[in-house]
Amino acid sequence: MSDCKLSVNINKIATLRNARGGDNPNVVEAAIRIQQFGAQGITVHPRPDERHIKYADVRELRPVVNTEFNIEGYPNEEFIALVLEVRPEQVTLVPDPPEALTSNTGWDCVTHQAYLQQVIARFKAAGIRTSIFLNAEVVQVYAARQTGTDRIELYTEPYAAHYAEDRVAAIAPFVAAARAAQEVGLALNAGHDLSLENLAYFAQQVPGLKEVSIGHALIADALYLGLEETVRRYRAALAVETV
Ligand SMILES: CC(=O)[C@@H](O)[C@H](O)COP(=O)(O)O
Ligand SMILES: NCC(=O)COP(=O)(O)O
Repeated sequence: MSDCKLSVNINKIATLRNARGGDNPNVVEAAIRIQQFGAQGITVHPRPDERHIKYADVRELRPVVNTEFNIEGYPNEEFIALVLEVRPEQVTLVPDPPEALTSNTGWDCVTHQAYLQQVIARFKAAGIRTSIFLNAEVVQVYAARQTGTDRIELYTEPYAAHYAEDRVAAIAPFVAAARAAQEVGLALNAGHDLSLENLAYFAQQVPGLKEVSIGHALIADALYLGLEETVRRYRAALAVETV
């Protein structure tokens, strides 16, 4: 049975709140309820323009996230200072340029190895678990190992995009990357565009999956199903026998 944890990304709750400039819906209340409904973590991705999660939200969320707090983002000095102040259980480094609409690729850990090594060392010295957002490429898994990171998070958009047409082909690079991660002792997360349609197969096929972070599809599903039923269904999708 997969023991993969569900971390709910609440960026889109903040997107809705920001549409009117007030505090409805309240992201702290949402995080409390999402955890009560069974989520095993809360993920946020503060972006430099604070288009959804604001730096102040991250500070306010810390005391109420009693599962696992995962902060994702590009590690500029402002982001690094925020993470070191808030001290989440996990920080996930993402190579987004500031103007990116959403995350659209993983790190090139060969080119950026020295930079990642020194950033990761700062977080690990503070006792914060690190993860690196990575394309499902075996060569990148081996390079990620050299950075000193604890985990990698596989960028699952290509899997999600090709799931409907050929899920066997879509999952193959993820299985290969997961096996490489096991071989070199890296723990494995995954995320981006995972959904109720494609999640169970991913959890079933990918060995050693520790955590998925899911936001966009999950919050969209909650519009129809409600947050409680939605979290229940995502947890159920993860409760599959692994191959
Ligand atoms: C790293 C990752 O895949 C997610 O954090 C994703 O980028 C969500 O960010 P947005 O909600 O800004 O699209
Ligand atoms: N790390 C991925 C994440 O947090 C959520 O991505 P998405 O489900 O919003 O695409």
